[in-house]
Amino acid sequence: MSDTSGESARRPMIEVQGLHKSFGEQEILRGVDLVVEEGTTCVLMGVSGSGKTVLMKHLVGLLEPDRGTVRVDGADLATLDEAGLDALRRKQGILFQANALFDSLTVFDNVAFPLRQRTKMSEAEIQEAVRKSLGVVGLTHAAQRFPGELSGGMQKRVGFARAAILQPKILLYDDPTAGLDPLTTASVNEVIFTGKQQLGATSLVITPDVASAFRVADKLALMHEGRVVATGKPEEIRRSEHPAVKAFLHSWLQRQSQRPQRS
Ligand SMILES: Nc1ncnc2c1ncn2[C@@H]1O[C@H](COP(=O)(O)OP(=O)(O)OP(=O)(O)O)[C@@H](O)[C@H]1O
Repeated sequence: MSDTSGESARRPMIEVQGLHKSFGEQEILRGVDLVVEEGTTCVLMGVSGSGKTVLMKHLVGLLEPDRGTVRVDGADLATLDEAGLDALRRKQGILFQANALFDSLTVFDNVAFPLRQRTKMSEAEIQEAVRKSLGVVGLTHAAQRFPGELSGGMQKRVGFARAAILQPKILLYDDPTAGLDPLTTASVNEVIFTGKQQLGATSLVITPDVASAFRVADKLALMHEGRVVATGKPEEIRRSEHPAVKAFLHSWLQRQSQRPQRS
């Protein structure tokens, strides 16, 4: 498999090599290789159950490989102790499918939470940082509202502001547009662009939404039968002759054409 994304001159921020993982008899990852270069956005596609989330959990040290290596920002995760893993997680902003916002805290306090937990910043500095972060996602006006009072898309943006507040080098998104309507999906795509442009972050995005994938990716990767079987720029993947890529895109197009048309 060759990397045809044209990004190979950049430093690798995420490097997965020969990653194997089984749960009992079930072999989920069968030798995954994946490189995400610094400052780029890679979208990982694949059918449900193909192991995308399992792969992402290895990147934050929530799962340990049976075999293979995982390097993030130059560090081999297998060599890190708890303090090392903690330091690594500080470089990573994670946005999982559920926003996991604190319902009893205002938007402001949700976004301020990592700063209060993990830094010694003064209250004035926190106010300034949170105001700035909410400005980036267009939610300055919602600072005193509670998550339950916000739309799904707004909650996602709060989740992003909180994930990004410590200015992570790496942003991991697991299915960020799940259950969202097309308009809100578009606003999540904007948020992913924001992470790249304003933070210069390296992003890995898992999404079943192929249209979003093609919009936000510098590089697309397809998981199939426990491996990454193809990587490339969106136009390269679109033209790919790889049978698994063709089948995946064909099945997505078919599902699209069967969806009720919006008037
Ligand atoms: N801790 C675990 N113990 C046992 N099996 C697990 C565990 N975590 C994941 N699996 C199994 O691994 C497989 C891959 O799961 P994973 O969540 O990575 O899929 P996915 O590609 O992210 O799917 P989706 O797109 O539906 O989220 C599934 O069959 C799942 O049941």
